[in-house]
Formats: sequence, C-alpha cells, structure tokens
Amino acid sequence: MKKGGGRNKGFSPSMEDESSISLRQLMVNEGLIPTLEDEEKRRVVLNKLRKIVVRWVKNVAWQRRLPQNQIDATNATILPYGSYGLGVYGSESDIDALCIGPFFASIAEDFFISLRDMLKSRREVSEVHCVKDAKVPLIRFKFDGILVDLPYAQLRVLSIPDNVDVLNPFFLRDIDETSWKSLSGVRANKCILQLVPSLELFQSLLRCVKLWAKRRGVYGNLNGFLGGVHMAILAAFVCGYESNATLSSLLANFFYIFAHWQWPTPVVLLEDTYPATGAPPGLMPIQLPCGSHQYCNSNITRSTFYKIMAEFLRGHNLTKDYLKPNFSWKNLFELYPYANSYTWFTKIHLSAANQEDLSDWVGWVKSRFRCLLSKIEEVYGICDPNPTEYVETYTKQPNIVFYWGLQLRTINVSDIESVETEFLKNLNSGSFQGPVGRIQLSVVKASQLPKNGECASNNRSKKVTKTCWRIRENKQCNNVPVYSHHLPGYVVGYQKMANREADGMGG
Ligand SMILES: Nc1ncnc2c1ncn2[C@@H]1O[C@H](COP(=O)(O)OP(=O)(O)OP(=O)(O)O)[C@@H](O)[C@H]1O
Ligand SMILES: [Mg+2]
Ligand SMILES: [Mg+2]
Repeated sequence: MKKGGGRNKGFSPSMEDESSISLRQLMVNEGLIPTLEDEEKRRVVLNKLRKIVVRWVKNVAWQRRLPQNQIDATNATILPYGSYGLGVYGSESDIDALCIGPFFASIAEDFFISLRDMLKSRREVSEVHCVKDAKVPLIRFKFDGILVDLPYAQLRVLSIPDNVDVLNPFFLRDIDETSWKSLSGVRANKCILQLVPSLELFQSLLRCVKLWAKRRGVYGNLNGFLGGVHMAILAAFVCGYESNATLSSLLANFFYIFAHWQWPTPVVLLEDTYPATGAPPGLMPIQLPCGSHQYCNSNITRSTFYKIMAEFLRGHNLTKDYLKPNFSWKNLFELYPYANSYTWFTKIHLSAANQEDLSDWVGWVKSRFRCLLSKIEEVYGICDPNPTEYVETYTKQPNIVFYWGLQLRTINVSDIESVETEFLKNLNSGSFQGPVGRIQLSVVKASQLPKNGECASNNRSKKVTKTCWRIRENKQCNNVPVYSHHLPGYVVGYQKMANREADGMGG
C-alpha cells in the first residue's frame, strides 16, 4: 500500500475541520449512521445464527455416528463480513455471514439440505433460497426481516473456534476450492481492516462514497457498476495514500485519484510477494487484498466504465475546492437526472404470477443483466443501466420495471426485438429452476418515464385514490410519498428518507 504523497497536505487544519464537520452532518442527515436499535437487531440475528449452526453441526455429527466426545467437542461458527463486517452497513444492506463448519459437514448434503431445513423451520426465517451455482454458493434468506447471505466453508478440523483466524495456515490446509473462495470475503475484510491507518476515517469515507455511488447510479455489481467490495478497496487505497488526513481531504482525494487513474492499471492494496502471471482482468481491475492475485469479479462494460469515469470526474470537479468558503457537499450527492440525460430508454418489464415467483424470476434475470447490457450495447451503443427498480401499480400482475438510458438521439425502435430474442435464448440456456416469468423489452421516450415528483409530504390530499407507479420499496427504509407534477395530489412513488438510494445489488 502506498503511503504519503497525498496532494492535499499543508491545508489549514481548522478550515479542513469545518468542511469535515459539514460532511459528517450530511452523513447524519442522510441517515448513514445506523441507530442503536438497528445495530442491536443485527447483533441478535448473528447470535441466533451462531446458535443454530452449533446445533446443526452437533446434529450432523450425531447422524454420522461420531463418538460422543467428538460430538461434544465439535463446533461451527459464523463470521460476518461484507459491509457489516467492515462496520459500514446501511439500513438497506444485507448481512453477509460466512458459516464455517468441520471436516465431516459437507456443503452438498449437510449445508444445503439439513441446515436449510433447520432454517426453514424457524419462525424468524422467510424466503429461503439456495444459490448453488454461484462462484460463492450460499443460502439467502430473511431473518427477522433482514436479508442474510450465508456461504459455507469447510475446514479440515473437528472444531472451529468461535473467532477462528482465517489467515492462519493451520486452518487453511487442504481446503477445497469452494471453501477457499467463500473464505476470501472474510480474509479480504480482515486485510483491509489491518491496512487502514484509521478505522473511523476509513468507515466514514466508505459510507460517503457508497452514498455518492448510489445517488449517481454507479453502485451495484449486477448492473455493471461498482459493488460494495470494490468501493471498500478503493476507499482503503485512498486512506493509505494520505497521512494526516481528514474526512473531507480523503473524499476529495478519492475523486482526484480515481478521476486520474490510468485504467486498466489495477488498484492493489497489498503487493503480492510473488509476481503475477497474465494481465489483470476487466476494464477496472481491483485486486482483493487476500493474496494469490485474486481480483474482484466485475461486470463493468464499455458503457458502465464510461459512466463511472464521468462520475469520478464530476466528483473531482465538485470537490476540488472543498476548502473554499461557502463550499457545500450537497451537489456531490444529487440524484442522477436520468430523464434529462437521455432521450430514449430501454424499458425492461418483468412480471410473474405472484410476488414469490417474481422475486425468484427477477433475481435470475438480474444475474444475467451483463449479457443484456452487452446486447443493447451492440445494437444501440452506450447504455446506462439505471439500477432503480420501479413497480407499475396499474398492471395487474406483480411486476418490476427498469429503465436503462440510451445515448443515441435517433434510434430504430424495432431493433429491441432482436435484443429480446437473443436475451431470451440466454435466459433459457441457464439453470433457473423456478417458474419462468415474463420479460418484455421496449424502447420508450424520456417523457414516458415515471415522473419523480417533488417531495411534498405535508400537502397530501385526501383525494389520493390511484397510485400510477412506485419505486420498489426496500428492506428497512422509511418512505415518504412523492407527488406527481402532472396529477397534483396523486402519489406516484415513495422517496426513501433514511437512505434514498437506488437498490444496488451486489454478488
Ligand atoms: N464481485 C465480487 N468480487 C469479489 N468478492 C465479492 C464480489 N461481490 C461480493 N463479494 C464478497 O461478498 C461480500 C459481500 O458483498 P455485498 O454485495 O453484500 O457487498 P457489501 O460490501 O456487503 O455491500 P452492501 O452494503 O451493499 O451489502 C463482499 O464484501 C465481498 O467479500
Ligand atoms: Mg452486503
Ligand atoms: Mg451480500
């Protein structure tokens, strides 16, 4: 990790403090700091999960007819990672928790069958899905309403200590490839936390850059943008780049550094001791700081690369004068104005017979979004895959709608048919096992987009009868109604107050 050499050294600390104070106030106003109740709720979920996996593993040991002393001695544990593990989760974040089990508890039978059944039998647990064919296979479910991603790693020992050190070679010997991949998130988090000079500054910077990325529509690995892990490594990189940093200098430096970065030079937090073989993958390679030249998986395409770079540059232009009097951080976090930026949009309308089928179907289609994006790029050139999910409430069937901006001013609307045909082939060629829903692609004009009216929660008319559309409500966020410009008094959506971000999804 490079140290020192930041361009913002030498600024007056008192001035800098002022701009950091206003940035911290903005974080509070935006609800970026979790409440004590929220923290407690997540702690309770993790403690309950720990108890469940211990009971599970003792059950499995008993079924395998292990001697009683081994049944008594065996143990499994849960290690949080992802944004929760870094201490930067938002109200919409999931809990990423790695389940680590002993040598006799297999992923295929014991984890995906008996642990899944145990989870299903709990009244706190709902929407259990086994995602077996992902790079990191996992069980995804809601526990007390909070989304949990639970992958599994199997170590060649009888008992996993509760706070097992995943960097200790003793525990890593002879492990299978899937377990190795599943461990990489926990290992990466541990390395990041060891590398950053100030944990508090790193966490605050990461919260700020995630808010920025969500507001500007560049957050979410599935839509071809930056996921939580990418943002965490970029933020950690900036923290190590500047000594005597303040929060505002770090945020300004974040944009300075990445607006000028010579991609595809990889961002590397921790140099490996042995040389890399082959070129780093993708347009924006970001190395995981857990050894052996592993990179973050990335779905970045030509289009999303272009958009991310444009936003880095905008961020730099808006923050370079952060020490000037009357500087405000507000513009940096403005919602991206899709309707003013593009003339045409690809409308992706997904529907299914009921909400549960819809959620499976949308999950599957989203996992293939990269392919859809490439096909749209082939036909229409640059495309901006806005991650915001809308719901058409005038359509009977449960549905989710996306609007992706197209950069061309004049287009052949009917070309979308070939994109739909090709994408359907791709969807049908995969391993989706749920009931297949519907997907309709069309091209619409900016004027046909759902209108994001101004926030007017205090003039709600009693005559509100019909909701035209709404932004899909997210997990645990407070919503206030948004009113239409054209139909005064009609609620057209809900703006999230605590965390008004687009629904970015990671891997
Ligand atoms: N594309 C990826 N490449 C490598 N590891 C990934 C990738 N996506 C997710 N992971 C691993 O899974 C963890 C959790 O991912 P997730 O998408 O939940 O992001 P997050 O950092 O927790 O942000 P959020 O607050 O949005 O949940 C990451 O910290 C990382 O370790
Ligand atoms: Mg997460
Ligand atoms: Mg996750």
